[in-house]
Amino acid sequence: MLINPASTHQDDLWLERHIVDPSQDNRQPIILETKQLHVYYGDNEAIYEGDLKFAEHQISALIGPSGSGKSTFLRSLNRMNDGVARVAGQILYRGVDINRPEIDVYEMRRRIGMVFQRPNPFSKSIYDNITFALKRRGVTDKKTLDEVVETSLKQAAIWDEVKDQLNKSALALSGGQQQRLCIARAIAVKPDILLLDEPASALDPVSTGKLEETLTALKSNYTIIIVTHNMQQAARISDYTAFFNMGRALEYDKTSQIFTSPKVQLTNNYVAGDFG
Ligand SMILES: Nc1ncnc2c1ncn2[C@@H]1O[C@H](COP(=O)(O)OP(=O)(O)OP(=O)(O)O)[C@@H](O)[C@H]1O
Repeated sequence: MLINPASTHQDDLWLERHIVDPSQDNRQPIILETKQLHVYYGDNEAIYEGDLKFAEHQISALIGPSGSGKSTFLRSLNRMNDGVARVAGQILYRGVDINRPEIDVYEMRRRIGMVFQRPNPFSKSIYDNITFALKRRGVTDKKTLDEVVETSLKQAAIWDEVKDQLNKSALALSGGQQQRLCIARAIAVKPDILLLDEPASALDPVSTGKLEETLTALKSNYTIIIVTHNMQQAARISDYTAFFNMGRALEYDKTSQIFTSPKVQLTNNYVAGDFG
């Protein structure tokens, strides 16, 4: 039998769910949607009620206790779990199921990029980190590459710190700079959506602040979905928040609503710090 540490032994708590459609609230079109999503690691069903819709140019935070399925959900959104987990149901990016056999996974990941928990720059120069994917796609024109480097680093709010040392190894940057470089690398290929899995968890408060400013500024060009353990961070930067518990998205609403008057009791318990 499953024991839910979050429950207060009231069975009806298990049934409560409140999921909004953000396109109704803000009139932005839906860019990504999960339908009847189930994700399995072998026999372990890590996600079994995870249907959410994400509107364009919004930041959505995924919160919930450890093991609730946030990373699994996020990683499914650009097939980072291929070969690790089995996915059933649909993940619709602009209406197209990304798990269809004919999908070019490389191209899909160009449009739905991911930034990981720990900064993972290549052991190359700052310049080469940004241009790596473009060069692989056959872009060789130096002027074009220079422009992409400058634009991406500016958008990721790290240009001023590195513009005079683009040939320096990316590994010589601080952790916070490396993470913003990884964001620059992700946006250099012009994605639509950025997925971030606890991108600030390895950063100090100053770097975290800079990263949050960067994400907030990026919202005008990108749709952002971020897993975070830090509820203040979710409250500061996101427009919508989804609360996950034991493989289910239990509540999804405007962030202001989730943190002031959630409709689901377990969400309330979690944001009040009663468990997690
Ligand atoms: N690679 C894997 N292989 C097998 N099981 C996994 C794997 N990754 C996650 N799981 C399981 O899937 C469930 C959800 O884990 P997941 O990492 O998605 O949760 P989470 O909410 O992101 O947790 P955390 O906040 O601790 O990162 C857990 O039961 C976990 O043990």
